[in-house]
Amino acid sequence: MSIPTLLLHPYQHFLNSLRIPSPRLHCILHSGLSGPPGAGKSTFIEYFGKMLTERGHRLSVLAVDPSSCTSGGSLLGDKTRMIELSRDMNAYIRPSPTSGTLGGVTRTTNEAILLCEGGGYDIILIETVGVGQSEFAVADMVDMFVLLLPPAGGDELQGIKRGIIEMADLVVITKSDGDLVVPARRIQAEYVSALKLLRRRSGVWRPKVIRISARSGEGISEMWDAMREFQQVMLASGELTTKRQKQQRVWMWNLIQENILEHFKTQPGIREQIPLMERKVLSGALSPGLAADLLLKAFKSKP
Ligand SMILES: Nc1nc2c(ncn2[C@@H]2O[C@H](COP(=O)(O)OP(=O)(O)OP(=O)(O)O)[C@@H](O)[C@H]2O)c(=O)[nH]1
Repeated sequence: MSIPTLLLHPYQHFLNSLRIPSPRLHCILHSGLSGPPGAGKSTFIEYFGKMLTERGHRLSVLAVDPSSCTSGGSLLGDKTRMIELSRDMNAYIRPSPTSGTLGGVTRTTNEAILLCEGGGYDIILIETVGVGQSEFAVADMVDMFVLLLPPAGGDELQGIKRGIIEMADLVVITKSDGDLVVPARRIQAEYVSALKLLRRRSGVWRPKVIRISARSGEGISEMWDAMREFQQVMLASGELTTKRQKQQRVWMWNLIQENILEHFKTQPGIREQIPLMERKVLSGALSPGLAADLLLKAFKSKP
């Protein structure tokens, strides 16, 4: 069946025309950057971004802020962040969208990645704050997932889920300067051991743990080397291409799922029955399975 192209929005036609031919793959790197609030993400991006533009790259920083979905606020769009980089002609910083569901926000981010590629940005960083599902969503859109952690122990890192550490291709211990060098070394050693115990996601890449300081600049050039090494190794093995293909499929299905669910929940005749069915399930009058069957049957019988 052919795609009903006439039904696509003109903007979607434009996005479709931006399909990146595979020979260009080698010069574009998407990387997700995540870490708890205060980990030093914006200070790092400012330093790292300037280093990259000085080396002739064009960099785009896209922010995903899950808190904006519920509060309407835009933590990451704050103009005081990355002041110098935002003035750099070879850098483009897109603040987080200020409203919408996580699905909607991540969809626009996904499409913004395509637009940035089409616009000639060869490095795209997607930044998230380490709370909730957004890091997982972002990890599913990027070539490489980088986790930034401050040199702090236990309590401060409580919000970081074990699952997200498993997603990391690179763990970066930030603020490794002055009095913080010793704790940073200790955390680095802890994560090196922890990563050995985790299931490996790639057959060719073993996640690394690197210490950096955005104040002294130490480790940042090495971190960039590690990112490029990741890309080369993943490209040479074919894993990067496969990963991108899988991501495209996952995104298509995520969007279908989200749309169908929305359609189901808002369908006249179903919408009114949902609260009633929920109450019956809560009171034990109906089993969840039976309630779902009844609602789905009613939905399917709609013209
Ligand atoms: N010593 C030291 N402090 C740093 C370094 N990088 C950031 N900081 C400090 O850590 C604090 C948090 O840094 P940010 O860059 O704002 O952290 P963030 O992760 O972007 O924080 P959110 O905006 O809350 O998500 C600031 O006071 C920075 O000055 C570093 O390399 N060394």
